[in-house]
Amino acid sequence: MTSLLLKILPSFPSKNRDGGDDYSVEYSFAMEYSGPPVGYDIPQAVPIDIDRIPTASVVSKASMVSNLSLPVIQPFAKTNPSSKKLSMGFKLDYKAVLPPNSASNSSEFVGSGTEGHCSISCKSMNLIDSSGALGSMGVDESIPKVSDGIESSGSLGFSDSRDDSQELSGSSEVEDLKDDGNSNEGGLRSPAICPEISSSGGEAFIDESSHHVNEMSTMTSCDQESSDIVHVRTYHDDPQIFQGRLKTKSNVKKGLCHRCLKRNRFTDKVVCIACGARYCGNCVLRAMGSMPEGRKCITCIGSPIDESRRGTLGKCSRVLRQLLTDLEVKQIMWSEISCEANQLPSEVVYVNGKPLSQEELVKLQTCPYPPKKLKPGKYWYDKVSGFWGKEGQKPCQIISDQLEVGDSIKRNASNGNTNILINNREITKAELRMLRWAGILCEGNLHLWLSKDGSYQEEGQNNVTGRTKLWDKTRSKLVCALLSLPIPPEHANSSGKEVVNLGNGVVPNYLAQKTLNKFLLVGYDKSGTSTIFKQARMVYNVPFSEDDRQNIKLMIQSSLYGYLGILLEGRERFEEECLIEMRKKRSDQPGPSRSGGQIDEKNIYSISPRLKAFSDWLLQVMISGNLEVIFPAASREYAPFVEELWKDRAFQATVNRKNELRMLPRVATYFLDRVRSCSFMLLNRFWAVEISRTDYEPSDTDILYAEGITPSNGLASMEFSFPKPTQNSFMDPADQNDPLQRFQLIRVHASSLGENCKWLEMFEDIDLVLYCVALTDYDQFLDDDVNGVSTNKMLVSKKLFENIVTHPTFHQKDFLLILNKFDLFEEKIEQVPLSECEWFQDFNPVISIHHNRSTSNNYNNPSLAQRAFHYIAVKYKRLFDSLTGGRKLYVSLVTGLEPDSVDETLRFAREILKWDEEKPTVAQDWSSGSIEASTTS
Ligand SMILES: Nc1nc2c(ncn2[C@@H]2O[C@H](COP(=O)(O)OP(=O)(O)OP(=O)(O)O)[C@@H](O)[C@H]2O)c(=O)[nH]1
Ligand SMILES: [Mg+2]
Repeated sequence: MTSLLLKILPSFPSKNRDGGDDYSVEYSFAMEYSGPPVGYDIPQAVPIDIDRIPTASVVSKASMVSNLSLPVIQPFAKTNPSSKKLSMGFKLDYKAVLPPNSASNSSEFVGSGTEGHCSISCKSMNLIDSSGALGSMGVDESIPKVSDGIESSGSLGFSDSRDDSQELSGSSEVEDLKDDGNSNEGGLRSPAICPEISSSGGEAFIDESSHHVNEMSTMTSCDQESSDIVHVRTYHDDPQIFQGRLKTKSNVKKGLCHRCLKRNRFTDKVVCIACGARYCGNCVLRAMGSMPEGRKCITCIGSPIDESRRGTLGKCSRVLRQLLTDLEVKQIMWSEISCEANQLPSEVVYVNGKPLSQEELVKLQTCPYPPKKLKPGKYWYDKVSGFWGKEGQKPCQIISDQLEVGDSIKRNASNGNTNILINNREITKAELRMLRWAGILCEGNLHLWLSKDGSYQEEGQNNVTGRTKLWDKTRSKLVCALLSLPIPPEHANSSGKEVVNLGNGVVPNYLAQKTLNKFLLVGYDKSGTSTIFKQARMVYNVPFSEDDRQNIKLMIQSSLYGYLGILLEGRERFEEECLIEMRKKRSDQPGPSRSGGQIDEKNIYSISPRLKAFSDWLLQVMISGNLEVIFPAASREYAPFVEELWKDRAFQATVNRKNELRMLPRVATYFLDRVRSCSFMLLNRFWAVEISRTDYEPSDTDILYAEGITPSNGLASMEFSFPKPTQNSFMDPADQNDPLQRFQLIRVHASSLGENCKWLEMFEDIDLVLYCVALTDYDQFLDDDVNGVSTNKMLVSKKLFENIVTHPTFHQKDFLLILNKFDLFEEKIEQVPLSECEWFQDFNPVISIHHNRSTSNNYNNPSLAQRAFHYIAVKYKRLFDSLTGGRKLYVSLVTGLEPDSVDETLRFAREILKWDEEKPTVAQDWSSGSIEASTTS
């Protein structure tokens, strides 16, 4: 029977490498079923009407990928002039090596194209480029695209041009090929629905594509296991629900590779951007070939992408990076972005209520600042200011202005209800807030004309309102970042620039257009948020702008006078104490007491009248709260006093006792100590004097130690990405994933959150909240002068944490608890028991040794500080669990002054986001035992 059938078959595949016949290939033949009705669907093959066959989009020329062992496949379709029937097939130039588990694992065959109407089921063939060189899955541009049903474990579909009805009967695997008579509405017949024969055991997957085809204009179906895919492209009136997608049928279970059907939930898969089929690392190259249109199954080439996956275009998955070279990955990603088949159809993009023409879409996409991640949908565009947004929503970007696209803007475009108009559009509440914060008076029915450069003018008035343009105000930019409002691209400072130059090559812009993940960093007073923020800027090379440096310099200068003030106040106290001591001594001495005597009243802490006058004045300024107003402007003027003070014996004696001055922040030591070392180096030029000079340039470390970031100390924001690890450095698996992913770190001071943290509502699109706690707060108390009570700062911080966690805006948001100042905590815990804070009464380090041994970094001997940290972390976790109804709190141990520590924490934050995306398959339980995984101790 076999030999008989082989004779009928075209001379197709049956030669092995040695030129001998190869009988190891299995064939399946189809014949028309004419038996009694059966209770299951019979697979059907539909003849093709060649005139109506759907054609493939032109495949990108950039699809050549070197060094891939992939088949060269030339699908073709010809018409037989006499019958007008389609002949389809492939010019195959490949060797097929059967895998070890197939019937004959050593056989190969070399095939060439053929025409015929038969179904050949070749189980699990590995297709290898016969020349061993470049494999291109390029589709001949001149040839209509058909379902190029070839894949390693699939069936090859051919149509016999001579006799369409020829019936060849094969084994039980043979499927019936016949016209299903159920072609789509336009009379179009679907080409070659290739019946699937399951490689796992002969169970036939039957294409039910016709059930899906309602509004279909194009339908193709495909081969092998991908015959479970039906291409359905639908156009609805409403582009929001436009779908150009291939639906995968549900007969491949979630989590399984669509080719080998094996499950490995922890192995990344490559997803077809058209049909959503997922392939494991072993199968992806076979299933996707050389990817001339990016990550698409071979059978999906030419098909439109699934619009819901448009955001992933150009974002390479880890699996591919492991399989291919950098260059290959880049080329594939480039093809994915640039090939015609993957482009957005213009008619599904509406601007101001009007669908775009192809010309308009091109205009929009090629302007200097195009909309990012454009998807099918309805948008509004204010061409005067360049504001761009989704219909009914606040603006999300400022694109190039004056583009002639779509209709003119409507008043209700963004669904605003503020009565305030900008360029004829009623603005949203967020925008109104931004205008107010920027100092623009918004009252009544204000109608502003806002131009691209940020200059604005009230309607009906000739003069441009306000000399400062909106975008020149640092404040507006910050507020925009906070409110998730856009700023013009050319106004983005260094921190807002897109990174397009990475490593040795220039990465195309499309790769740089990543979604921005937002971290909100917040904490109670002095918890270290600004230190962590500044540290992050330095670690991720986000330079401080000139403005930032100037502001920080001024802050350092005024802080310096603040430290001097605290020292001078201490000096007074010491002098007083000394005096009392002296008097006491004198009174204890026998003999007549001497009255008055100025000279006797002097002691080691006494200063000259001139310095005393300066000291009195400075303390007065501090008490009145005007320090920041007077300094640093006056710092140069008072520099001589600083110098004189520094040389003064009494003052130095005070400095020696600085540890007794509770008010003096520890960081003051940094600046004061530098005074000493520099005074030595600079031959009597005191550092404090240096700092007060106008030409003082703060170093990065000065900036880190400076208190605060901005003069108002309210809000700061930066964008960054994690640097690509150097070749020699340890490769964090997460880095391979998406080195260009952009992040935004927003730091907000607790005092700026307003009553009941009401301003938190501005942070609705935050992805992760980083809540910062100073571990050292456990023995610190906050005196309430009014009620006369003092509250432990750790408890105040805990209360703020509770308020933020339970705030409706943060419902369901992930939290990362940053337990900061571990360096200081290590010192303190040896001196002061943790039970100083009533919340930590039950800390019993002796009992917890055993428990900690199993989880601590320092396995054998966790330090007291580590145990205490673990204990506090668990306390917070339980609290979070009870506040959120069982959700997990992530915890990280940090020393904000150490770059590695901050880096590690932010990478951990990135991991959390990643787990979040992959839920629920990964990290089912982040138990408290895992806390240590995030520690830096
Ligand atoms: N030793 C040490 N000091 C730190 C650490 N983190 C912050 N500090 C210091 O703690 C003080 C407060 O830190 P900030 O970063 O200003 O805290 P903040 O959260 O901005 O607090 P506010 O100023 O109230 O906004 C500063 O003097 C920092 O230098 C740390 O990990 N170790
Ligand atoms: Mg601060």
